[in-house]
Amino acid sequence: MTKSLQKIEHARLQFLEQGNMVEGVVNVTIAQSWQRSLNNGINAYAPLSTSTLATTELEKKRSKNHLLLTQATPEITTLYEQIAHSYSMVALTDAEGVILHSEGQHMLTDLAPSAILSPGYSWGENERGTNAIGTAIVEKQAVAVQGAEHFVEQLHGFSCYAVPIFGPNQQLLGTLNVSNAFSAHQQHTLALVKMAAQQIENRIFRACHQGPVQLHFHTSADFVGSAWEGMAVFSRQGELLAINRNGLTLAGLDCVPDHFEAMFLPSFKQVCSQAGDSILKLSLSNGDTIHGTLRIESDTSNTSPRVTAIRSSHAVTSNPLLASQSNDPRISEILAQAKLVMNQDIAILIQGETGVGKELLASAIHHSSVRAQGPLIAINCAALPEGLIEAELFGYEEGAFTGARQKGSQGKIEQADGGTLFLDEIGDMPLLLQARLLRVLQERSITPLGGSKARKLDFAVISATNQKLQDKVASGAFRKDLYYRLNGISLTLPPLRERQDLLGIVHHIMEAQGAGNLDIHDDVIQLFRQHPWPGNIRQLHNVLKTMLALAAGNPLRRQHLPPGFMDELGSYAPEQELANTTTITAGSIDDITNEAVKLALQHHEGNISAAARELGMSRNRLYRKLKALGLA
Ligand SMILES: Nc1ncnc2c1ncn2[C@@H]1O[C@H](COP(=O)(O)OP(=O)(O)OP(=O)(O)O)[C@@H](O)[C@H]1O
Repeated sequence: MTKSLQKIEHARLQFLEQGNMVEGVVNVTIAQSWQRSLNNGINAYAPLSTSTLATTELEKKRSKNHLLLTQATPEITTLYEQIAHSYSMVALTDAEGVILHSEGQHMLTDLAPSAILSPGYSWGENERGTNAIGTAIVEKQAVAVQGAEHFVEQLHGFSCYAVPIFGPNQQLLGTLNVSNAFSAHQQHTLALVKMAAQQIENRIFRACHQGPVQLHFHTSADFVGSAWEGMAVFSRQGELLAINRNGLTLAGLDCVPDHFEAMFLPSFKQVCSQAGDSILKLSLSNGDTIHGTLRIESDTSNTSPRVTAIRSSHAVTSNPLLASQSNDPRISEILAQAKLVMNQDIAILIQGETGVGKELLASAIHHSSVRAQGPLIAINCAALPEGLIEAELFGYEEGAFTGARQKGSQGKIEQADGGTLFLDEIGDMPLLLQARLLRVLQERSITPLGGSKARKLDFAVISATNQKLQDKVASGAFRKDLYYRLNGISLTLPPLRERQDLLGIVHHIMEAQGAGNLDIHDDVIQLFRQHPWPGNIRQLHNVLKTMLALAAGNPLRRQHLPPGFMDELGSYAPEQELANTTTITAGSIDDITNEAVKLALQHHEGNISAAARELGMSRNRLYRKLKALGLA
């Protein structure tokens, strides 16, 4: 034991046994925390409890903190690579000190029970005494707690470093923590954790605050663009929409001003005229100089859509599908792939059963791509009015038809210029039109009906289907060349019964229905987990909506489930079989769906609309299903 460690150990014993603090051995933060721990009645010698939150509670917390989790995950991976040695772990906690996500905890299990290092364990100072996470939360600042500085003796083998993470409105969101074996601690760890926490804060700020005028600044020109820069977002009139914590400190502000001119001396108009990538000098009202870059997005409100290089990550994080990315590994993988290809001019084909969220994924991809400012034009290839399909898709020139709209009309494909063309239910695209569509996709230009001149277009293509396109290609119902053109990458969304983030989805839907705080009884969740969900998330939406109406503001219980739900469950979803979803084969899923269709029809005495509603299918799709079953 080094001399200073012995001193700390001695000071701690003296504090615990005699109640006096030896001066100059531990810093004020630790000394005050020891006092609080004592006042809170923490037993310094008893082993820590190993109980963690129940899985459902942890899932609830993770969904509640989805913005923090999504923005922190890449930084945690980088941080872990930076500090990786045999005895370290990284943990992200919420504002109460509960671990939401951790990496590397298995490295420390010879020092402590694995439960206390795992997601769901709470490190609140009032429960565990002085520790980096809990104390950083109380102090709202970075804290290092090494060896015997921990109040509880069991933790003396650790050195821990925690940094609080604040949200876009300066509210505490959680902490980022690194724990090492005390024998392996390194000088620079706290600096690395601070840097990663800052990067997370910046990501969250950017995700929440998109604005037409963005200022990045620092007192030193070298730090503009670094993790430590100030960021401020203004309206086109110069009103301050948001500013990050660094920005407030760098500009020497105690409170958030409401206008650019309350922060800086030059007029807003003057500074806007110099916007661009070069570094500007701005004078603060106290005479100090600030260096910064000002970017202004083009005003798209009255002009035709354009392609912009500014990423709208707000759409990513506020989108329920993307929000659930870290709770289901298959979804995370799909999103990671989508992010890699979305700005590369690669056509994306989204596959999956009805109601799994294909359209939502397409919209999320568009809104987080460089074309986010451009239009997202969706074409439902199964519902195009026959006879008008060509005109609808490709447009027509003035005089192309007699009657109708004499002036000509822009087709849907042309409307997607500068944005994304989303071809929904592409499997239903009539064969005759497939060749024409292929030409447009190859040439990225269009000649409207009755026109002679081709117009150049620039758009991304996403298509979606719940049919097996390859089978359609094999049977000649879908062109092979078009299939390959659309399938730059194929993303297959899993059905709801196979998703591990069911609870997170339930939570999002409840929130969207304004019932985020309402409890759901565990046996309902249990039944949800066992249900085959032939209509997937759309069906879950409908079931929850019905339950909310029946429960009239009370917690959701089994008796609020719609009758069809139990029928489906009872007839083909025995608990044992469905508990292990991996045993469901593609064939049996079809059987399940067919059974569900028959039951729903019986239940509603042949009323197609009511059956479709219960199944969470469109009427069109139900008709098709009935046809396939020989029932229509
Ligand atoms: N992760 C999610 N969280 C909450 N709601 C979701 C999620 N994913 C999808 N939804 C909702 O489920 C419903 C069905 O989604 P969507 O229309 O995207 O499915 P789809 O796969 O395109 O269906 P179809 O093949 O029938 O057109 C929508 O109301 C959508 O908002």
